[in-house]
Amino acid sequence: MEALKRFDGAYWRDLFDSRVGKSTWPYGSGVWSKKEWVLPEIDDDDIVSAFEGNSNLFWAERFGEKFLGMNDLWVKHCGISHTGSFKDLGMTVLVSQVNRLRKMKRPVVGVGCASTGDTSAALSAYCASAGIPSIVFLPANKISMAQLVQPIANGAFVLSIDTDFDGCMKLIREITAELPIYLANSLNSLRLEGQKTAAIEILQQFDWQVPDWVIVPGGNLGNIYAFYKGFKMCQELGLVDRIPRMVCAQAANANPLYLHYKSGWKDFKPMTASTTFASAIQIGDPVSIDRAVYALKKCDGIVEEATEEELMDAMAQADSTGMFICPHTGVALTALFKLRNRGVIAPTDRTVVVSTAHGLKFTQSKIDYHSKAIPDMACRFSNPPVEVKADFGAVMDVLKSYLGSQTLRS
Ligand SMILES: Cc1ncc(COP(=O)(O)O)c(C=O)c1O
Ligand SMILES: N[C@@H](CCOP(=O)(O)O)C(=O)O
Repeated sequence: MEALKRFDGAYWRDLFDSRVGKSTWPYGSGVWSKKEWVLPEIDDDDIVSAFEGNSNLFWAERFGEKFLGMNDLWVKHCGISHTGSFKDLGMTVLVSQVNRLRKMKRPVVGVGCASTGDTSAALSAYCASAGIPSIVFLPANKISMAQLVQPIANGAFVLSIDTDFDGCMKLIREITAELPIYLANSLNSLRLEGQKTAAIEILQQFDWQVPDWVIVPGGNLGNIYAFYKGFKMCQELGLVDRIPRMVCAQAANANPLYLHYKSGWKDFKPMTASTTFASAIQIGDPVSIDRAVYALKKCDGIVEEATEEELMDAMAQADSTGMFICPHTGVALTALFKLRNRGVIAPTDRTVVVSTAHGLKFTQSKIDYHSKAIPDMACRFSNPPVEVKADFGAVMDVLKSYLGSQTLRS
């Protein structure tokens, strides 16, 4: 920070703005366009990048108006990315550093992670791109098909282990302590250095205006800290004069941080997380708990939770306004609903919901919802297809009935 402080906020704003939309290596990446703040000493030739970042900050105009009475609601689509989640932002940094270490003949034989599906996808893609072996520990039958096929297709060594994510995490920590395998989970601060650029990007996309609220779904809890760090650096280096309040949103079935918050931050208790449609955050013993608590205390943050029905309804509502979000983003939107209903977030507050993965990774949950195949869930916003005979009259009948109901609605 001392070195960075030799330049003022205007210098950094101008520098970062000058790199947007350019393809000059490596600055075409949203992460590496902030290289001086991320990993300054790395040689550009060692960087492994897919020009990640620069993700869409989407004005959720219709969703905000229709469901929340809000006029300044935004969704930061971090999942519209190379491997379909925000993990690309951190993985480009970590794999670049490993690439550098290997060129320096350091004994790194491969890179490994435990994963609920997104870290493994990002790790395997970036390693494959650099020709580095990757090893992924996945909890058997607990991640989506799309996520499972990603490391398989990218040539990772995939271990499907009969445990949950926390079990995989414990194993990979033990294994990497014994073997020359570099640990790629967010315990490693290189990951967070990349992920923090999403926060800087939000400020940049608002022309360096600070939103009032930023809502982030939390599991292993590296990302909430990374966002805090990105915002805090911008404040300390004079790019902005304050930081937003942050909300960390958890699934009620995997809510150790929420319970800790509710207890007034008194003694944290890890838990065994239950199955949730937000499967990538089915985590009961988050590795970055201390960092997350620190970040939330510093920004006057809040922790919320979402039941399965709440998160699935929120996802369907968002999709009905033109998005195609993942269940984790449904968790974040549920937090927003709750805070709006309680009057904590005001209708005109500028609010950003961080969407963490692409909805196409989680189509089975959407299929289950829209076909009302989920036990004990009303699936209030389901929109099942209408089955109709290949017959002109039959098609006309269903269309007339549909169009009639639309006219009545408008
Ligand atoms: C799609 C998705 N959303 C949210 C999260 C939570 O991020 P973090 O583990 O950094 O809290 C994860 C991973 O844990 C994820 O894969
Ligand atoms: N959701 C994550 C869980 C691991 O998180 P990490 O950020 O510590 O790697 C995943 O996709 O694996």
